[in-house]
Amino acid sequence: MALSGGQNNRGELRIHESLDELRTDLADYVAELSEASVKERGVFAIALSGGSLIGLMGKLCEAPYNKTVDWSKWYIFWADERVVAKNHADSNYKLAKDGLLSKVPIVPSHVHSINDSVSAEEAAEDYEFVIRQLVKTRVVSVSEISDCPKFDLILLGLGPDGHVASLFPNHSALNEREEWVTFITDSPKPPPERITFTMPVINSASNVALVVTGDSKAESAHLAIDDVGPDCPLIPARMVQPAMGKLVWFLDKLAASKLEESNLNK
Ligand SMILES: O=C1O[C@H](COP(=O)(O)O)[C@@H](O)[C@H](O)[C@H]1O
Repeated sequence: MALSGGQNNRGELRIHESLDELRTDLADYVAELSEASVKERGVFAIALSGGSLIGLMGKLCEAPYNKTVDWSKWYIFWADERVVAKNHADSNYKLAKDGLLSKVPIVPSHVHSINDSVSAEEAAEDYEFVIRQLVKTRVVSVSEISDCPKFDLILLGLGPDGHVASLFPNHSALNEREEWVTFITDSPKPPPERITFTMPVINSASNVALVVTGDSKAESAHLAIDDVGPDCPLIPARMVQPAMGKLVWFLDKLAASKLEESNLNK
């Protein structure tokens, strides 16, 4: 149950009194989208991020979700990944495997992680190739208005600098319009080598959720959500605007603490 928030032109805001409430709401949201997608398409193509998100998804491994979700229909992708070995502490795959995927009956062949034995550039190319094959077989839908894949759900975190996936402020990757997956070798946040979905892919999804907690994210949440003027920096999170899809923000009180009053009490 959201404490407050509502719909503005930046999507639906769900602001939670406690992390526990946020975790429950997030689990309900993912479970509902999974059910709807399996009913409509027979599968659920979900892209994860790393960072704090995975811990906040933990309730999905508990009752009732662990029994009610049709895990066999899930296809897992990563919106961004660090180019490190899969058993490295920085790996987003390892984070998700340890915190979520190993605790529910996901089909191993449905887990699409990156090739960790090649360069960042090759890993991005490989990953895009894999997604292209799955678009051909309609495991992943295709957008009606771009040639991009249309994931059923992309889950994103928000960095204190406003980054989403591995799209960082003022980085050229942010303006990539041709590729579905791109790479960077100079991430301002370690580790430096990463692959990431591009903004057109994020904005082609059926559903995008931004999960934001803690006071270190309050300023970037404000810049991403509020009606700030043209003089404010355009941070990557503000560029998340699904063309045909639905954007939902999951915030705790601390992350929402700098939002304009008009966004708090709807
Ligand atoms: O480096 C990354 O950071 C962001 C944000 O992480 P958080 O711990 O501040 O929530 C994350 O969404 C991204 O996937 C990750 O690679």
